[in-house]
Amino acid sequence: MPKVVLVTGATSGVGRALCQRLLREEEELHLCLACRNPGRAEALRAELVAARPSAQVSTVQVDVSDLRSVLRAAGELRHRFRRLDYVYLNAGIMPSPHLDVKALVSSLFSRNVIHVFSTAEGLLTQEDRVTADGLQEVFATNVFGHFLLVRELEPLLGAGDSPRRLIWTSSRSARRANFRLEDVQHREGREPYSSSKYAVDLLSVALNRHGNGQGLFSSVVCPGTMLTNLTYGILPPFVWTLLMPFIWLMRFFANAFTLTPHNGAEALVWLFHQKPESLNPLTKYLSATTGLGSNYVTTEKMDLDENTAEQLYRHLLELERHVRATVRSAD
Ligand SMILES: NC(=O)C1=CN([C@@H]2O[C@H](COP(=O)(O)OP(=O)(O)OC[C@H]3O[C@@H](n4cnc5c(N)ncnc54)[C@H](OP(=O)(O)O)[C@@H]3O)[C@@H](O)[C@H]2O)C=CC1
Ligand SMILES: CC(C)=CCC[C@@H](C)[C@H]1CC[C@H]2C3=C(CC[C@]12C)[C@@]1(C)CCC(=O)[C@@H](C)[C@@H]1CC3
Repeated sequence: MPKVVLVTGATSGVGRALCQRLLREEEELHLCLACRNPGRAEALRAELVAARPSAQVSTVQVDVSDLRSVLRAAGELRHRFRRLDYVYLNAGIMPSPHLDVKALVSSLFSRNVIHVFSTAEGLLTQEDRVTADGLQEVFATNVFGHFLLVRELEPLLGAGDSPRRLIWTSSRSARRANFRLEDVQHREGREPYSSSKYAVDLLSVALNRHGNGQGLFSSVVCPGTMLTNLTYGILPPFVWTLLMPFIWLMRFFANAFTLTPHNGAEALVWLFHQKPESLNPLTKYLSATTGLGSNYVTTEKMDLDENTAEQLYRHLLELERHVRATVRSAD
């Protein structure tokens, strides 16, 4: 039986590289590309099948920031598949980023420079928006839409003969100080991206607590800093090109500059092969690249506690009840 792998945000960046690498490296696989843009999804499907004609690749349309779209897509997946072996919860946004150039320059002269360049701590703020469902867009996309998807896919992720896996694309920039249980959507702050990724880390811990007994295992990864549509929102491609000599030099000191989506996918591919029982639920798995361009996976203990993870989980369940009621009454 081929393993069934669902990937959100497969049309570009690390999601796309993950699909290419899995199909290149794995024999028996059914890959389902969960994408918001059907045209791009179909183009990617055609490209993947052209590269490997025996590959089984399908698509499903989903905008993870839109709750009705998530409910509809999950219904379609339940209809199509009897089980999902791996779900990569990868789609993510960082809208309207603002880089603090003064902080960037002063960080160059601080002892913290490697940490700052690996996490962007104190360098970036974003302008968030509100979705048609009334949620903060970064939270809706990076956290809640995926949470709802997992909840809706529970019948396909239940106990079976082999463990089921959730693999979240988090970030080294997830930071406790940017997250508050009183404001999980980060309505009030200017760092919704970091807050959303911290929420992802907490959620993964809670999902392990509730799912491991039924054979469901969750992990979080950071692909490292890559040049993708997400980072081209911070600095345009030509500026990145100008910065290249500096970045190549930085790579000898900071392993987080994976730069290409292929390199960034290292930890996502590595996790595919690991026995989930051997993984630590409190660890983040990081793609890393050496100065000479070799890829490897390293780890980081997450700065969180299980009590906060449980409280966030309960908060998300409550929000889920609320939005389901709203969707039902509007339909
Ligand atoms: N780039 C980096 O340096 C880092 C990225 N990450 C994380 O990696 C993940 C992938 O980002 P990356 O590859 O860099 O960025 P890209 O912008 O290249 O890819 C993002 C993907 O998510 C999809 N997407 C965005 N919003 C939605 C939505 N509402 N519904 C469905 N799909 C959506 C995009 O679809 P579409 O093609 O339609 O736009 C695209 O396929 C994100 O979670 C990001 O936070 C983590 C650390 C560093
Ligand atoms: C490299 C030089 C000389 C300049 C680039 C400065 C910034 C644009 C760059 C420094 C640290 C980077 C970074 C990210 C984006 C680009 C930077 C701010 C991320 C926030 C991208 C998304 C993530 O999830 C983080 C892990 C990255 C952390 C580092």
